[in-house]
Amino acid sequence: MLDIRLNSIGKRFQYDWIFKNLSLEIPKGSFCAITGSNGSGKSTLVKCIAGLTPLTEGKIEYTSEGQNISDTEIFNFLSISAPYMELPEEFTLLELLRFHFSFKKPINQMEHEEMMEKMYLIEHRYKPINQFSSGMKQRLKLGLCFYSDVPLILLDEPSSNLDEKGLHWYLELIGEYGQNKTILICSNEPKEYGFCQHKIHVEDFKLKHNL
Ligand SMILES: Nc1ncnc2c1ncn2[C@@H]1O[C@H](COP(=O)(O)OP(=O)(O)OP(=O)(O)O)[C@@H](O)[C@H]1O
Repeated sequence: MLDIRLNSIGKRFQYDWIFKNLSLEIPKGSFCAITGSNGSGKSTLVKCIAGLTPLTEGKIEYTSEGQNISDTEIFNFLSISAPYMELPEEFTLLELLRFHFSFKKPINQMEHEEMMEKMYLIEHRYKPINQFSSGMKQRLKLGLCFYSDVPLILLDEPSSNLDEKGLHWYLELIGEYGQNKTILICSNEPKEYGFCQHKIHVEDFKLKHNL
């Protein structure tokens, strides 16, 4: 399990502070929603936590099983699903699973066949990803996250492009594979994050500092 401590972190693009003086602890095994209006900085915060975007100030500490994890190692401990994380479109589904799980350990030694069954994509195993519908791609992104044996899952707009059945499937994934993991969810849709015990409202760390 992994916990995250945000120590007075801030991010600025040019002269615009997206958030500043953000300090809090996201305890291990907790579910945390990152909320805020469009353009408020939810994705920017999650990218900083994932190590994809550098902070302007402050520090993020990650601890797993009593060990400190450095910024450069954190990517090995997390999976991320986000609209801006592209899938390799020229791969078939099976090729993508083989590729992804050559880097990440599958949860419970799950086989690729079982993953494809669970994502309702088994009949598309030889289809290139660029021929997938947007809902199929979203199920695939979420499956890659939850079937990876990592302690931290970052989800940006997890139910985008999913229909009602897909939303239900996503909530089942959380229940079945989200236990003992730290999960951060960027969203403005309560149906995607209603079960979260913690919330970070990005605007609370923005407006007062830009006045
Ligand atoms: N690379 C960048 N360079 C400059 N400004 C950026 C960059 N990335 C994001 N921004 C700005 O940072 C602000 C926050 O963007 P961000 O995508 O984090 O918001 P968000 O809360 O995730 O929005 P949405 O709900 O629309 O997805 C916006 O004003 C955006 O234009």
